Amino acid sequence: MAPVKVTMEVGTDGVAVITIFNPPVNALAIPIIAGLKEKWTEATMRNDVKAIVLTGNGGRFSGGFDINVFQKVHANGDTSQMPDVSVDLVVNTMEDGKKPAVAAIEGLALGGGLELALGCHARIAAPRAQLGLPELSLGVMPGFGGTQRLPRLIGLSKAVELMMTSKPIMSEEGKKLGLIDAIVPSSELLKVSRQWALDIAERRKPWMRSLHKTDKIGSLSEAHEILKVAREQVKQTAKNMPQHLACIEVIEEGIIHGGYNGVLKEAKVFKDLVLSDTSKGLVHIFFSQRATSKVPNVTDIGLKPRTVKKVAVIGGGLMGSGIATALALSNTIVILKEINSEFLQKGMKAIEANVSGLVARKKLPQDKADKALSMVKGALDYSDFKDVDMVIEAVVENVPLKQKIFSEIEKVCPPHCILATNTSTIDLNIIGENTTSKDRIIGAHFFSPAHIMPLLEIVQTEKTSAQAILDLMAVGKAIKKVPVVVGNCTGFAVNRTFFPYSQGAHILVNLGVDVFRIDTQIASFGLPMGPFQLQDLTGYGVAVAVGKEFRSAFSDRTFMSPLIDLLIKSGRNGKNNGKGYYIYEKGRKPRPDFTVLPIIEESRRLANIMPGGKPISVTDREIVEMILFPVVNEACRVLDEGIVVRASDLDVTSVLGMSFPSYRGGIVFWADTVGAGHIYRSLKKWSELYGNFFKPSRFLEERATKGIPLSAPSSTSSVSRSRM
Ligand SMILES: C[C@H](O)CC(=O)SCCNC(=O)CCNC(=O)[C@H](O)C(C)(C)COP(=O)(O)OP(=O)(O)OC[C@H]1O[C@@H](n2cnc3c(N)ncnc32)[C@H](O)[C@@H]1OP(=O)(O)O
Repeated sequence: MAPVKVTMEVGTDGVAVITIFNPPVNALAIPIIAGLKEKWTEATMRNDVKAIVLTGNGGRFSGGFDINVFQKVHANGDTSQMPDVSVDLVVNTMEDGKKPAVAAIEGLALGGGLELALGCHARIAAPRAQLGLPELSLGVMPGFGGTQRLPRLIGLSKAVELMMTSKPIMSEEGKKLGLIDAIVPSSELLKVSRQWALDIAERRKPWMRSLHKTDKIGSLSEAHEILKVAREQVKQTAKNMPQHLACIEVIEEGIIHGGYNGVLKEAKVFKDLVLSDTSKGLVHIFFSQRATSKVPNVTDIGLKPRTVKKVAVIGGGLMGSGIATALALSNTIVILKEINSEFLQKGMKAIEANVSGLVARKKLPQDKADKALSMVKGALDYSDFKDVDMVIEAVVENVPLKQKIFSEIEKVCPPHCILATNTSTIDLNIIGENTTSKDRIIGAHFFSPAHIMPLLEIVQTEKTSAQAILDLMAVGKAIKKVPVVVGNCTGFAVNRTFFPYSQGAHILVNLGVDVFRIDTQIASFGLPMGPFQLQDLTGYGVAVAVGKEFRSAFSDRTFMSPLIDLLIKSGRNGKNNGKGYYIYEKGRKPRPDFTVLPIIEESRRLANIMPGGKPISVTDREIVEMILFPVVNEACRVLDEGIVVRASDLDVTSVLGMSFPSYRGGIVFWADTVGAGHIYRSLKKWSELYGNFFKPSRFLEERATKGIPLSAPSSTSSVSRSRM
C-alpha cells in the first residue's frame, strides 16, 4: 500500500514545502492531520524557514477530510474520534502562525482540502483545478472554517451558492472571484508559490488572513437579505434535510458575531450533523456508488477494457435518441439506424433537441454541441455496421422483433462487437435465443431521458463474457453514467424491485384511499413525485406493457387494478394528452383533476377489495409503508436470488434510477433503519387482511426472525459467480 504521510522539505531559499501523500485523492485522514500539525510546528520553529508552501502529491491538492472517519463515527456514535482541526490547526497553527503560507493547488481542492487552502495566506492554482465545498452533499457542512472564510474571500452570495449546491468551480472562476491569487502552469506551480510565500514574508505581497477580512461581506442588512433568500430556496430544494439550514445559521453567526465565533459554532454544529440520519444515508451512498465499480470476476481478473470508438444504436425513439445523444456527447462515433427515413429524421431531430436543450440550460457550450452532433450519422441499413465496436438495440419491447434484430446483427457486425439491448424487462436469453454469440449479449438498460439520467444498469447472463461486461462498464463511465452490473431476470434489479411501487399505490386507491393523498405522502417522504403523477408522466401505455410482463413472471403477487384501463377508455393518457389524474397546463404546476374521482369509484367497484365495501382508514405513515414495504420485500427476493453483487448496489440503483431520496441511503439501507422486524410484521398483517401481494418473502422472514440486517451479505450471488 502507498504510504500515507506528510513530508517537509526545506529549500535553500528558506521555503518549507509541506506535501500531503494519501493517494488517490490525498484525503485528510487522521494521521495526515497529525502530520500537518507536526510539520507546521517544526517549520514555525526552525530558524532556516522563512515561509511555507502547502501542496498535495500526485497532481491533486486534497479531496477533503477522510470520509471513512464519518463511517466510523456512524458506526459507534463517537465524535471524539474527529480531531480539532478548525481552531487548533487552521486558525492557531496555520492562519495565525508566525510564518506565511501559500497553498499550491493542482487537480482539486475540495471540502477540508479547500479549507486548508483558505487558511493559508495566498492560493496559487494550476489551470482547471476543481475547487469546492461539497460537504452538504454528505449531510454535514464545511467544518474547517469554510463557512466563514469562503464568504470573506468571494462574497456572501457566491459562497452561499457554492456551499448550498455542493458544486465545484474551476480555478479560472476562482481567480475571478478572488479565491485564487494567481493561475500558473502546473510546471511552474511550486516555483511561483515558493516565491509568493517569500514575497509575503518580506512584505512585498499582503499577508492576508481571510478570517479577518470584512470588505466582501457587505452590510448586515444585505447579508440578512441574501441569507433569507437562501433559506427560502433550500426549503424547496432540500426538504427533509437539516444541513442546509444549519449551515446558513452558522454563516449568519459569523456575520453577526465575527469570523472566530462563526468557526466555534461551525465546529459544534458540524459534530451534531455528523450524527444525523441524513449524513449516515448520504455517506453510505457515497461509498456504495464507488463500490459498484468493483465486480468480482470482472474487474479483479486482470482484464483491460477495449477501446469502443464506434457504436450503432438501433431505434431512434425516445430511448434510442437519448442513448445516441449520451454517446455523441462523449465523442463516440454513433450510427443511428431506423427502418425508414421518416423515423430516422425524427430520431435525428430528437438528438438535436436533446443537445440544444443542454445548450439552452447552459450545461453545454455551443462548440461542444456542434461537435457532438457531428458524431452522429443516420442509417437505414446495416452497411455501416461492419466496423462498429458495440450495438445498442433500443426498439419497442417486442420479443420476435428483438430476436430478428439480434440474429441480423450477429451476421453483419465484426466478431469482437458487443451486442447490447436496452430492454427494460425482457429476459436476455430469450432475446439472444437465435444467435450463437451468447457471450457477447448483454443488457444496457438506460433510464429516460437517457442523456440525463445517471444510471446504467448492465445486465449479464450466465454466458456473457467478463470482457463484454468490462467494456460496457468503461463505456458507461466514459458517458458519465454510474454502471451497475446485475443479473438476468424479469425487470432486472431496478424495475423488478420497484414493480410493487405502483402496484401498492393502486391497491391503496382501490381500498378507498384518496389518490392525491397518496401522492402527497410519497412526495413528502422525499420522492420527486407520487406514483400517480409519475404514471401520468410515463404514460399509461408503459404501465400496461410493464404490468403484462410482471403479471406473467410474478403472478402470485401482481394486483390487477382496473383503474388504468378505465382511464384509457375515458380518453385519458396522462401528461401526453394533458389529461390524467392531474390537469397539465403550460407554465403551471400540475393540479389535481377531481373529475377523475368517478372513474376511481368505478375502479373500486370493479376491484371490490374494500373490506365490507367500506374504504379503509390509514395513517399517513401507513400509506408510505404500504407502498414502500412491498418494494423492500421484492428487494429481498432480488438479494436472495443473487441478482446484485451486494445489497448496497440496490441502494445506488434506487437512488439513481428511481429517485429514491439519497439522504435515506437507498431502499435497503432505509429498510434497515426502519427494521426488518417491523417491515415483516406489517407485511404479514396486511397479507392476512388484503391478500398475497403483501406476503413477506422467505428472505425477509428469515432476516427478521434472526435479527440479521437485510444488507448483510448473503452466501449466493449469480453476478459474482465464476465464469466459464
Ligand atoms: C471537515 C470537512 O469540511 C469535511 C470534509 O472535507 S468532507 C469531504 C469533502 N470532500 C468530498 O466530498 C469529495 C469526495 N470525493 C469526490 O467527490 C471524488 O472522489 C473526487 C472528485 C475527489 C475524485 O473523483 P474520482 O477521480 O472519480 O475518484 P473516486 O472514484 O470518486 O475516488 C477515488 C477513491 O478515493 C476515495 N475518496 C475520494 N474522496 C475521499 C475522501 N474525501 N475521503 C476518503 N476517501 C475518498 C473514494 O472512496 C475512492 O476510493 P476507492 O478507490 O477505494 O473506491
